[in-house]
Amino acid sequence: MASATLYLAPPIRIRASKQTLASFTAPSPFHPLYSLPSSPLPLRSTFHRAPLRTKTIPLAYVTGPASDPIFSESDPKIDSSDSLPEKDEPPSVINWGIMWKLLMKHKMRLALCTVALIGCTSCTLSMPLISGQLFEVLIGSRPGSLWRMLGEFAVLYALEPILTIIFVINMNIVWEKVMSTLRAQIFGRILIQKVEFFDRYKVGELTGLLTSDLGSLKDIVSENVSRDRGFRALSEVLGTLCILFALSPQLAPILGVLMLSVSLFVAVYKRSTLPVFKAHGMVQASLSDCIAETFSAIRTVRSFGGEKRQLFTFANQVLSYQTSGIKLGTFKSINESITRVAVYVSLMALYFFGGSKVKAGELSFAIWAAFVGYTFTLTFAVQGLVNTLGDLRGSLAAVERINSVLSGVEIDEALAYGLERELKQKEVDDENYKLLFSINSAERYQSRYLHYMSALKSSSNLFSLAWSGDIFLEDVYFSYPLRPDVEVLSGLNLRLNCGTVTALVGPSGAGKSTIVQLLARFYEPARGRITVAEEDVRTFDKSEWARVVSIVNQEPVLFSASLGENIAYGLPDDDVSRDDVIKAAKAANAHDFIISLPQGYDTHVGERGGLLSGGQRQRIAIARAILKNAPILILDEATSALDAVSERLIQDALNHLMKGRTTLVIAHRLSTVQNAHQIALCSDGRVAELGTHFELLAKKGQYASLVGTQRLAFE
Ligand SMILES: Nc1ncnc2c1ncn2[C@@H]1O[C@H](COP(=O)(O)OP(=O)(O)OP(=O)(O)O)[C@@H](O)[C@H]1O
Repeated sequence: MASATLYLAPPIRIRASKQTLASFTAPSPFHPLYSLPSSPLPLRSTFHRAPLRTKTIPLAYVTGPASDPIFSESDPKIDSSDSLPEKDEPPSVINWGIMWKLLMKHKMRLALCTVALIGCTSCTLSMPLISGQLFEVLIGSRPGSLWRMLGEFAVLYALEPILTIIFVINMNIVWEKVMSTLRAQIFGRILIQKVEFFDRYKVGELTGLLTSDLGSLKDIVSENVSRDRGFRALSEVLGTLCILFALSPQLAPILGVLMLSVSLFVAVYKRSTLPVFKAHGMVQASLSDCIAETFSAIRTVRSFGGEKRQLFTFANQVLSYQTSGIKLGTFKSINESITRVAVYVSLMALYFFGGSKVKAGELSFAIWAAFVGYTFTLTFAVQGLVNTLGDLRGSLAAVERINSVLSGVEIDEALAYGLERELKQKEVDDENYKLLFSINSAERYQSRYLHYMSALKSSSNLFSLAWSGDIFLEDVYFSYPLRPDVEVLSGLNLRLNCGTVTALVGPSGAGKSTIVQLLARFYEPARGRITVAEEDVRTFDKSEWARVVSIVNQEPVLFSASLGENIAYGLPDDDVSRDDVIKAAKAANAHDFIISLPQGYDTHVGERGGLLSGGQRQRIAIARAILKNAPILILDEATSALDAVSERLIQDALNHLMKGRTTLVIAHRLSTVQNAHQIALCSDGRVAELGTHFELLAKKGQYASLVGTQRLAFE
């Protein structure tokens, strides 16, 4: 092997423990030196280019409305006998069935948890009983050995914490595993949404689903496994009530009901004060914001003499903080006292009812003493249970939010089944990995994907078609899904001749970038079609299509990884050798600046490539595109944000990249596209003028006047 270094792509930053990474990452057979895990999933070793080699071309799969005029019933490519299954809503991301399936993967641990829970609750509930007996032994009203009773206590005191540890540790393990799977699945579900989904939801909202909303679901177990919460509290409440009834059927209804209702009342009251605690947190946050804003913008404050204003703003915040702090303190003390009031009321009732029965000889002293213990147990357990139920309500609301965002019908099926097909081709033994991609799509859903797969054209010839055929946007109509009333493209026709450069120019908002988005298949035309060598692009798998199109735009996005890994992202499914990366970097005029950096190709580019200049980022993006070697190239304002030197370097790199490819260039500065084989002037969602620079100048139309305007501006 010429070079031992292989770049593993995609270089995605992962925050995970070493152990997690180890369990997720399968080793490359080529012993990669770049050991950064490429993905949180064990994809690497199993990703190879393996296009389907189907000889016959089966059905065309068409997304979009059934009434699409291009694919009318008379279209020979549609075989109605093999029509697609009815379009159902995708299953919810989180539902009881899925949770049950996930939990059932840990049957043994759950069984152990149940045994441990029963054990530790029994220990806890036995203690008051034995205490009662001990008192009787101590006052001499019961025969028995003190040592034997102490022995019983010793066993209980030893067993209870051990069983508690077993219960808590195992519950945590099960729940953490369930939550990891769920988190990965939700991430996967978001990943396969249509692009308009990402138009609709802000990144922050989606991040919130995966962090705070899922966090709230996670807390329902993680925060409720302690002694006075969750299952433990529930089992203690039920156990105590049973014991009370067993010990004294006459006293239990009165005391049980009284204790329960007092504890419930107190717990509900305490729960109702939660907003006060939250409000205090918010006031504290805005106080911190005020401090951070003032000091981070200290120069601006100084230059405007804004100290007085900042002081007043801060003083206001401090006063609010003070008020909410006093309120909080009051509620805290009330809460603390009211818990004791609940215990005292229950104890008073016990002393009164129980005491009179003991006096009358109807109740033994031991049982009465045990009741004292159970009073405490019941009071605290009921409060814990109410808190857990409150948390559960919050978690259900979070699940509802996740489902409402993700249970729509916006999955990009053309992408999803392509992805599923790729994943199905891999031989992966890791159970977690299989679960990640199977449980989300219930069986019916999977079969739907399989159906689509059979409906796809073979992608093996897509590359040869794209290298040899024209791209044609034929009578394309399009509106963005979020603005369905505004027609951005209305009957656009544009042929990109194979191997030549077409420049797209026109006024702002004319729809140039929209054409790029359609060519990239981020959206589908509402009417009309895009063809490659006369084949409708929708008859190809989207992920295959992504391999034949390279896009370099004004602000290329780099991943938070090394320069080498970012270039290797051009071929995310392959192990890329260092030689190939260097070759691509040289062709993109990026090699010199890369090796001038102390760590060369291993230099980390920072968040979104923030540690590089705009021109350097651009050249890395071009190197990535060169490595990708896709037959169709789209340059969207690729050089508009650069200074003259960078632009020349990048123009050279782009000239290299464009050679022999079907290229679409979007440029505002007309001087950069004069040499294009053809220039299309886009206006009102159509191509209004088409020809070479000189032909269009001779026409004296919109293009000529645009050129005139830019010349004037330049002069
Ligand atoms: N994601 C979107 N959702 C809704 N409308 C959009 C979206 N993107 C663009 N538009 C609208 O579509 C129209 C065409 O936009 P487009 O970006 O294609 O124009 P353009 O010719 O590339 O403009 P410019 O030269 O200024 O980049 C504009 O009116 C724009 O507001």
